[in-house]
Amino acid sequence: MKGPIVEIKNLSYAYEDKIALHDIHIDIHEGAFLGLIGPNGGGKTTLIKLLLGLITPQQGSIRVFGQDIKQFKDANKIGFVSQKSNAFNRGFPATVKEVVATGLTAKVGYFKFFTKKDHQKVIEAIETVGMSDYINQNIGDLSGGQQQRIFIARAIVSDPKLLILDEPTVGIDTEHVQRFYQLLNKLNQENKITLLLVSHDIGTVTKYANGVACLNKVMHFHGGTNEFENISDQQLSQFYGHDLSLVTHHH
Ligand SMILES: Nc1ncnc2c1ncn2[C@@H]1O[C@H](COP(=O)(O)OP(=O)(O)OP(=O)(O)O)[C@@H](O)[C@H]1O
Repeated sequence: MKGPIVEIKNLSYAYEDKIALHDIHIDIHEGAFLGLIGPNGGGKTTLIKLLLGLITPQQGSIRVFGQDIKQFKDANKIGFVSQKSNAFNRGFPATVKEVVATGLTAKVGYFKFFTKKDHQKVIEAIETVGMSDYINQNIGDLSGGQQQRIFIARAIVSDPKLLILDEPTVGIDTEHVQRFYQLLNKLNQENKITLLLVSHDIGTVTKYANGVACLNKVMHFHGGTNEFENISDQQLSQFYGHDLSLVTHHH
């Protein structure tokens, strides 16, 4: 499609009298990998909730795939992976294949209506995240990083055009975090999925994303990663409201 797939204009949102977002503008173009950063309480989760249609804009507008969010019904176009996904206990009695298949239930309703094609999609999604060897294992027996890959597979099985990830690497060890971001790059470059990644890790965002949005009630910065890297520590600290320095991971 021409134009941005997400177009946010003059968006404000308050919880009772507490302003969480003030006059926000964001454009996300097809194929982008946008990192959304900002301090705790800066409004990132509120913005995601608005994008997922869980809460309604009080002022301003959100258009997704050319349609006002209030009318938008095509839930399959947007996938979501949260930090809380990573919470299955050891021995939880569902296999990887079953968990990924739940990503299709929004479309087919019940498991019994799954077609052969649906099963194929489940298998392909598991392949995409590199977890084919674990297809019949219980999700609870996998590590946090492996579980999070399975939640990516569940989110992409319905072929979303936009994937939103809210702090997906919380609780994952450093080595697996790097592999996780490589997977996101692959989804972006090869599977052509547009990504919106909420992260506290500025260094990682600048390494993998191609755009950055820095939110602290107001949008302090929205532009390319290269441009973001030229921002001084002092300016960044002002955005965050405390001392901070940008540690860049080089490619
Ligand atoms: N349900 C709610 N009721 C009242 N205030 C809320 C609610 N949810 C969030 N807030 C407030 O809105 C502001 C923005 O919160 P939000 O969770 O969107 O920030 P965040 O950037 O996601 O923070 P974090 O990085 O800590 O997850 C905060 O001041 C928070 O206390």
